Amino acid sequence: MIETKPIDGKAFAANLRARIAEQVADLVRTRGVTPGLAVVLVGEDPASQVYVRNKAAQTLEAGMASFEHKLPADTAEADLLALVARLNADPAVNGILVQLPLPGHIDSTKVLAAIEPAKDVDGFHVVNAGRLAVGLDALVPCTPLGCVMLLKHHLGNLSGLKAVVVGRSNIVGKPAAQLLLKEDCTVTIAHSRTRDLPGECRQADILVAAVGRPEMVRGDWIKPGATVIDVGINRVPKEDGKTRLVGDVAYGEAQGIAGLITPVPGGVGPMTIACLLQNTLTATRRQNGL
Ligand SMILES: Nc1nc2c(c(=O)[nH]1)N[C@@H](CN(C=O)c1ccc(C(=O)N[C@@H](CCC(=O)O)C(=O)O)cc1)CN2
Repeated sequence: MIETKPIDGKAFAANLRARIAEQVADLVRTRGVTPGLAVVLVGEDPASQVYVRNKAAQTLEAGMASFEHKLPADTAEADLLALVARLNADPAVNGILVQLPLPGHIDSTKVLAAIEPAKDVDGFHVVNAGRLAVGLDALVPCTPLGCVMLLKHHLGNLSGLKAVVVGRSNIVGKPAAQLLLKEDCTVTIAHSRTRDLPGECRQADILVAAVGRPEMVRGDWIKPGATVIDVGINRVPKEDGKTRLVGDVAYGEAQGIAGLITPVPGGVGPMTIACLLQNTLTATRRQNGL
């Protein structure tokens, strides 16, 4: 029987934030530059409100300036685009993030395309996606960046490993695959139309689940000893009427099969905000020619 070890993303993220705070302090002391992050929230989605609050708090804790813009749910697309244009032009703002999802009447593709690529700390702009795809320096989406940091920390060299990414979103699946390819993994992107999805997953030394479907990946889809990165954050109802968080992987079934696995909560999730701070620091340095 394999002993399955949990990957503690919460502890890793706390350590990363502490290292970022030291680098921010150094930037302030030696260059007089304080990184600034603007976060824009449209509407009152409860989970988004929590994420935005945590982003602002952790930005300040890292010694950066935080600019929060909370707009009503009925904000016109043109007004959001005008705010993005103001933030693009503001020298105190080094990073801009528009919290997703946006209300249905706003075209998120248009909004993300309006963000200055050098300030696109989410890494969602086509310029950054394209730069990542052709192997140039890019601002990289935070969640997949966090996944690959955890993998490198626990496995060391990823070269030659077979990675299967389940999910093809622009936010997680596609950039995760690009980052794993950059580490010389042999990468498969699988999705809802993949024939024999369990069979594809069973080939993986590294299995990244990013489908947004509670516990879709079953224990018998996992190759014995594989490393499983669970990106899913799904709220499912409990019997008492409250909800609990589960990932895209049936965590209990993975015990005794996976070698390493990220739990939900406490795995990949906390890495998202830590990597946002990392990207804000990177963007600030580049904007100052450092
Ligand atoms: N513009 C963006 N929007 C969204 C992103 C993003 O990267 N950029 N990602 C997600 C939400 N997200 C950050 O925005 C995020 C999700 C989860 C966590 C996290 O720490 N999760 C905890 C559990 C927290 C809980 O109880 O809900 C964990 O997994 O341990 C942080 C940030 C969608 N939108």
